[in-house]
Amino acid sequence: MSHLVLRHLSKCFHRQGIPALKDLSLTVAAGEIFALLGPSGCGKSTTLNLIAGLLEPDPVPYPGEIWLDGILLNPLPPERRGVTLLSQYSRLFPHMSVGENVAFGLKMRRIPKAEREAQALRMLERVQLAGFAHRRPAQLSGGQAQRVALARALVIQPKLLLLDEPLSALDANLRQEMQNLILDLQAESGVTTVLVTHDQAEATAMAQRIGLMFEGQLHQVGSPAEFYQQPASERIARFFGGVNFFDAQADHHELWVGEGIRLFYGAVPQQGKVRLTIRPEQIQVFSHPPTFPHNVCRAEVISERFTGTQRRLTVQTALGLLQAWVAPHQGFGVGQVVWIHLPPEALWCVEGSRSVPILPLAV
Ligand SMILES: Nc1ncnc2c1ncn2[C@@H]1O[C@H](COP(=O)(O)OP(=O)(O)OP(=O)(O)O)[C@@H](O)[C@H]1O
Repeated sequence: MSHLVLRHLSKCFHRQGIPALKDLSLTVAAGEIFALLGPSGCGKSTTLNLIAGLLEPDPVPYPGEIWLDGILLNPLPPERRGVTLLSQYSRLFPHMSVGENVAFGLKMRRIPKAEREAQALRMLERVQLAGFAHRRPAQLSGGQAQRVALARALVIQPKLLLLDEPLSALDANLRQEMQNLILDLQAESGVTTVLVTHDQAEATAMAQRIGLMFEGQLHQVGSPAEFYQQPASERIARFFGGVNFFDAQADHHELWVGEGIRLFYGAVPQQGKVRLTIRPEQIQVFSHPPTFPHNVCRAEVISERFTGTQRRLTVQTALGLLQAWVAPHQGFGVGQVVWIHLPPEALWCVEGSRSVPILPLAV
């Protein structure tokens, strides 16, 4: 298993233009699945192309370095890096059979014919395409072709697997299947993997850690749970589907919102105006006032939407409109007066480029 270190990677495609990548440094642990996540154009593919050797990092402001297992990759051509890149545009060779496609990398490595055919067949079995070895790529569905491309990428046992939105051309069901297949194969082979995606749900489902990029820079690195529960800024919280943001006034241990409503008693990280966020699934909704005294607010249900796994309520409160997602069996009607509880451990203060928890004090 190999570990990857990126140091000070910068890339500017146009002189005096906006850099696609600005001084990116990152370590990916051996055997880890790491997702580079961010909106279109933030520099994710550029990062992968630098690692794969399809692009060179700029020498300024710092000479960027790419290390794999303690070996500096910069001087090595793509084929000698031990790195395989798979993208939605990875094409199979149309004139070769599926089996020959999978065995191609082994042929390049001069593995004898019988051995490479056996390995290719084993790999095709792993992607559930054992009976397809003699077909041509044109006779495959999109999902099958992508499974063959995955088999071709893994059969050569790369040190590092780079996945550049490999599933984005597939429909939702196939995507899910492929995600599971990639996770299984990755667990079996232990190959260190960097996945590029703009879909936070995909990054959350697949990666042990996520690096979120905006405009060529990493803004937060952490586990999926950290992104949901401890977003480093309002922008990151919004990217992860955060919908509840409101202002409050902090005065000693108290937070005040709206017209003199005391929201909280606890260790408030700063004084004066603070911006708060809470995830919709962490707000609790009651039809009667609960007995506990803090962080409870009267509200009115404005709308209700049933998603199958949740009831998504929009409630009007003194804090403004909030989204509260409750269990499907919790029925609330539009117009109903309810009480919402904002658990202190779920409240986060987001300010500029950092965020701080609000810790409850013993009452
Ligand atoms: N070969 C190139 N020549 C010029 N500009 C480029 C080139 N490749 C990328 N860029 C620019 O660099 C920036 C980052 O592009 P990149 O493809 O890395 O983003 P991305 O995050 O992968 O986006 P997407 O999710 O849309 O693929 C973009 O502004 C893009 O237009």
